Amino acid sequence: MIGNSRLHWALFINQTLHSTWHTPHISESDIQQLAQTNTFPLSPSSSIPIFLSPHLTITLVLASVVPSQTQLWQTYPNVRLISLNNIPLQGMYPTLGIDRALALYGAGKKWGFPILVIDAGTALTFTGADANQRLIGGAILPGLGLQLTTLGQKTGQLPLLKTSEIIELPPRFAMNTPEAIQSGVIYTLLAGIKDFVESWLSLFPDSKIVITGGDSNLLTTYLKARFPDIAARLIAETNLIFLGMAKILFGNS
Ligand SMILES: Nc1ncnc2c1ncn2[C@@H]1O[C@H](COP(=O)(O)OP(=O)(O)O)[C@@H](O)[C@H]1O
Ligand SMILES: CC(C)(COP(=O)(O)O)[C@@H](O)C(=O)NCCC(=O)O
Ligand SMILES: [K+]
Repeated sequence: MIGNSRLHWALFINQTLHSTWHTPHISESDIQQLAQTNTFPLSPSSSIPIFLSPHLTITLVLASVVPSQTQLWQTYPNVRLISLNNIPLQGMYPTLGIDRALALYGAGKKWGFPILVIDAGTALTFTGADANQRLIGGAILPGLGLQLTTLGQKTGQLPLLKTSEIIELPPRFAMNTPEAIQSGVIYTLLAGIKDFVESWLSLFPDSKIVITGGDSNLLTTYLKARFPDIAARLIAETNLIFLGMAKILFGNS
C-alpha cells in the first residue's frame, strides 16, 4: 500500500498474512534494481532483500494514493494494481482514495456492515458504509503529523514539533508555544473524532467503528483518557487495509 507518508508492506504466503513492515517511498533507480532481482526492501534500516531465490516468483499487489509512486512500480515484474473497480462497494465516487475503500471493505467484511473507518494517516479520514455495503461518505482533514508540519513550516515563529515528542496530554490552556501547539492540535483532533463518531452512531447506532493508521495508537490512548465512552467503541486494527486486500484477492478465506 503506497500511502502519502510511506510504503506499507505485507507478505502473504499461501493466502495468509505472514508479516508487515513499512519503508520510505523508494526512488526510481532503486525500484529498477529491485525489479531486476524480484526482491523487496525489508525495512528502512536494512537493505537485505527478503527473497533471493530465483525459483520463487512473487506477485506484487499494489494499491496507491500517490500516482507518481504508482507509475514507478509499473516496471516491476508480476505487478497487479488494485483499483476502485475491484472493490465490491456501492456508490463510490470516482476520486475516492483506494486506501479508504480497501479499509472500509476489509472492516465491513470482518465486523459487518454498517461500518465506520477512521484512518489516522497522513490525512485523517472518516469513511462509512451502510448495511447494503453502500458508501455513505466521509471526511478528510490534515492528520496529526501534517498539522504539526504545517504549523512548523508555514509560519514565521512556530517550532516544528514531531509526533514522537508528544508523550502526554498537554494542559489545554498552555503557557508555552510547544504545548500550545500540542493542545490546539490534539484537543481539536480528539473533539473532532468524538463528534464524527457520535454523529455516525446517531445514524447507525449499532455500527462497529474501526480505527487504523500510523497515529491510531497515540490517538486512541488520548481518547481513552478524554472520552472513554467513545474510545470503548473503537476497534483498533493496524492491518485494516491488508485485511481488505486479502478479501479482494482471496475471497472469504
Ligand atoms: N516511521 C514513520 N514514518 C512516518 N510516519 C510515521 C512513522 N511512525 C509513525 N508515524 C505516524 O504515522 C502518520 C502517518 O500515518 P501512515 O498510516 O503511515 O500514513 P500513510 O498511509 O499516509 O503513509 C504520521 O502522521 C506519523 O505521525
Ligand atoms: C485522503 C487520502 C489523502 C488519505 O491518504 P493517506 O493519508 O492514507 O496517505 C487518500 O485517501 C486520497 O488521496 N483520497 C482521494 C480523495 C478522496 O478519498 O475523496
Ligand atoms: K492510510
